[in-house]
Amino acid sequence: MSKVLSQKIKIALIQFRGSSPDKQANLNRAAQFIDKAMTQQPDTKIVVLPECFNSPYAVTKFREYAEEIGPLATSVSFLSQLASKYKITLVGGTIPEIDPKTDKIYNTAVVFDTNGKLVGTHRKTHLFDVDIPNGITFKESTTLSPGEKATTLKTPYGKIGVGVCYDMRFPELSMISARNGAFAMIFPSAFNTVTGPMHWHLLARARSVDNQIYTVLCSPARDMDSSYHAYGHSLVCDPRGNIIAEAGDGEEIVFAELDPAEISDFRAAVPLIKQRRFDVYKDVSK
Ligand SMILES: NC(=O)CCC(=O)C(=O)O
Repeated sequence: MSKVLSQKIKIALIQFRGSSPDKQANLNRAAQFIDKAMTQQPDTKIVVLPECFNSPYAVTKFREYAEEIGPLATSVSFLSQLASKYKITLVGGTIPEIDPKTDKIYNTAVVFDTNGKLVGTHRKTHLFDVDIPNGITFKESTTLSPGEKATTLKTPYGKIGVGVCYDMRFPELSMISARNGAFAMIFPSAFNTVTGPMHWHLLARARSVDNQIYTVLCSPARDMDSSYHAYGHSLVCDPRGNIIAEAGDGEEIVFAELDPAEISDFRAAVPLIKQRRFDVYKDVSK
């Protein structure tokens, strides 16, 4: 069986509070945490930041903080320098993006290679529009537009799929990336204290078990002074559905080792890939 992950690699998830109104201060804190991660475990190859790590997570703020994504954008150039300084693949969380041609705003994940080149973006495809009585009401579509594609990207170690938070509730994006050969699905995320306890671990485990891949969720740390109370609990789930590393709800760096044998051994033992019946499911989108 061919390997989808070429070697054992270490990943670091940076769970920090980045939702202050001061964008540059949020970026600087991200840099401090990445420096700490690389000092503590210098063999780390992939670093992940949370959803909306450089701005408040609020529908009224996305436009104010939005950047046109390109090499000169404040957050893009800042993250690019970090990726090349530490020679890491950086899944640089999400930032509010403005498309100047359409004036639309997106919640966009940005990914950099070890030379600091922006090698991919993923515009959140499923917007977080929910109304849970006595729980939480949030409507990203008030100010955001949805992305239109699934995202699978090459890294030096194999392919990764990228989704953003609420995207993890839709199994199709992860399945598309897994079928394109991804070894992990990585979700910069920000669940909350209502839906986090209900579904965060369950969804990570489900996406891993569906596809026999690693699932990586990176959350902001909880900040009770902010309008949105992030769940925290950044985690890594292995291809068998075991959570192999997990944060609490405060600021924390989570490290985990991803092992190609965990994917190939479990796929050999439980050969879902060979057993799928697309002849039976061809009508699934009807
Ligand atoms: N930022 C988000 O997309 C939140 C998603 C969430 O909390 C959920 O329950 O889904």
